[in-house]
This record gives sequence, C-alpha cells and structure tokens, in this order.
Amino acid sequence: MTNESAGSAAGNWTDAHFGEQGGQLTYGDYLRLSGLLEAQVPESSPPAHDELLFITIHQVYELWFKLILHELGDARDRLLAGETYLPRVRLERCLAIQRVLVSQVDVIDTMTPQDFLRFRNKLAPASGFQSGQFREIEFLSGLKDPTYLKRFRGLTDLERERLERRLAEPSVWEAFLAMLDRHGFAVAGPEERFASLVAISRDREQYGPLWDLAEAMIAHDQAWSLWRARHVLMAERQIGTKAGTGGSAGGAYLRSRVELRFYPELWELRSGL
Ligand code: HEM
Ligand SMILES: N[C@@H](CC(=O)c1ccccc1NC=O)C(=O)O
Repeated sequence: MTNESAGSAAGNWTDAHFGEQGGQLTYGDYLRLSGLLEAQVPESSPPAHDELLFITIHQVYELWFKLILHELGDARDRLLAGETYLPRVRLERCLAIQRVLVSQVDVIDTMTPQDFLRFRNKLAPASGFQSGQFREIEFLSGLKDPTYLKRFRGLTDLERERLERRLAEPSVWEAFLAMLDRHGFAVAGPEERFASLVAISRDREQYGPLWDLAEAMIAHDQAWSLWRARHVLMAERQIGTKAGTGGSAGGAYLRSRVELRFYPELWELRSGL
C-alpha cells in the first residue's frame, strides 16, 4: 500500500467510521471522564502520597459492585420468569468480576502500615462497613440481614431505601427456588429442597442446565467468601489487632464474617451425595 493510498485509506477510515452523531461524541464525553477523574479528593493535607491509592481502589470496587448488582438483578428477574441459561451467564460474569475483586486486593497490599497511618486518623468513623452496595449484593444474593439497617448509623435516605427494597424483593436464592418450582420440583421445606437438589445432581443428562446454574451460584458464594477472607488478611496486615475506624473489633469482626454463606443448602447438598 502506497503512502497516498494509506493516507486515503486512513481518511476513508475516519470518514466512514465517525460517530453516528456526525462525529461529535468523544471518548472523554462518552465516559464523563472530567467528573470521574475529579472525584478522588484526599482528606489529608498536605495529601499523603498513598491516599490517592486508597480512594481509587475503593471507587473501583464500588463501580464493580454496581455492575455486579446489575448482573445479579437481571439473573434474579430471569429466574423468576423460569429461565436458566441467561441467569447462569450473568452469574458467571459476576464470578469473573469477583476474581478481579479478590486479585486487586494485591494493589492495596503495596501500601505499608506506616504510610496508611499518615492519613488513617482522618477516616473515622468512615469504614467499608458503610458500603451500601456491598450490603445490597449480600441481600440480593440471599443473605438478608435486617439487623444491619438497625445497627448502621449514617446511611443516606437513598441507601436506606435501596437496602429496604433489597430486603423486601426476592433474592437470587428465592428466585432460584421459584424457578425450580416452575420446573416441577418440590421446594416448600428443607427436606423437599434437599431431595429435589439430589435428584438434579444425580441426573445431569436430564437436568444439566439446573445443575450448572446451581454450580454458578455456589461459585459466586465461594468467591464472595474468598474476598472476605482476603480482606481480613489485608486489613490485619495494615492495622494488626487495632479496632476498626467503623467501631468494630477490626480483624476479629472481619474473621466472624468469613464463614457466612449465601446458599447453605447448596453447600449442605455435598454432604448427602
Ligand atoms: C487499608 C485497607 C483496609 C483496612 C485496614 C480495612 C479494614 C476494615 C475493618 C477493620 C473493617 C471492619 C469495620 C470497621 O470497624 O471499620 C472493614 C470492613 C469492611 N471493609 Fe475494609 N479495610 C480496608 C480496605 C478495604 C477496601 C479496599 C474495601 C473495598 C471496598 C473494603 C471494604 C470493606 C467492607 C465491604 C467492609 C464491611 C465488611 C462486613 O461488614 O462484612 N475495605 N474494613
Ligand atoms: N476500617 C478501616 C479504614 C478503612 O479501610 C476505610 C475507611 C474509610 C472508607 C473505607 C474503608 N475501607 C474499609 O473499611 C480501618 O479500620 O483502618
């Protein structure tokens, strides 16, 4: 290709591929980068070097939490409609995101406790304990804890409304049971659910999509527990046995959360196979 033809080809490429809006849309406008990149505002003054890392990683987590809620909500809605394929696809996307959430803890491990202390005193009583989206994911997944709303001070009206809605609406677990019911499986009591899950597990030729969906759910549950465990280690590496800025016992509180599960009946199923 000659320079001329390359140039015209490039010219043609530009003309042929400008945005539908007559070439007005830009990368920065589409992604609203001006607002996004001005949203990292340190509390420390002069700013401690590592506070930008601390703010950035939390905002990245919250953006991923927003997407997980988007995917889990669609999976729940489709389960209620009796679907199995796209609910599994949505859950497997959540699993891919959660693998990133676990691995990106490594980034904050590059911060030393000494450098965290340069701004930690500015943070209390703020804490990840106050992450409304984190709690929404737990409620929507199936771990509904109404006492959280009573224990937690400082929720905005919007956060409280969203959490109350999550408590009231069907969870992924409840939607999964509704889907099984639509497929003719008994789900009224724990023994019936156990028998139904055993039947599904023993005939994957016939019930493969149902088994695969249950496996995607338990993988989501496992990954969330892996993040809790990874967060404990990271937190204790930063603050040892200090109390948390949110008022908890710190690592001891976080360790108590690692054993939580969204789908205990799917874990218990293994005991009976
Ligand atoms: C220097 C790094 C960090 C330390 C030392 C730390 C420490 C803690 C501690 C001690 C708690 C218990 C509540 C409290 O008293 O504050 C907590 C809760 C929490 N943190 Fe962190 N954290 C760190 C980073 C992060 C990051 C990057 C995230 C990502 C979003 C995060 C998310 C959470 C969540 C969701 C909770 C509530 C957990 C639950 O209640 O089950 N934390 N953190
Ligand atoms: N709870 C942490 C502080 C902390 O990590 C934090 C503070 C403000 C906003 C989010 C946070 N992340 C997790 O708690 C601590 O006790 O050091």
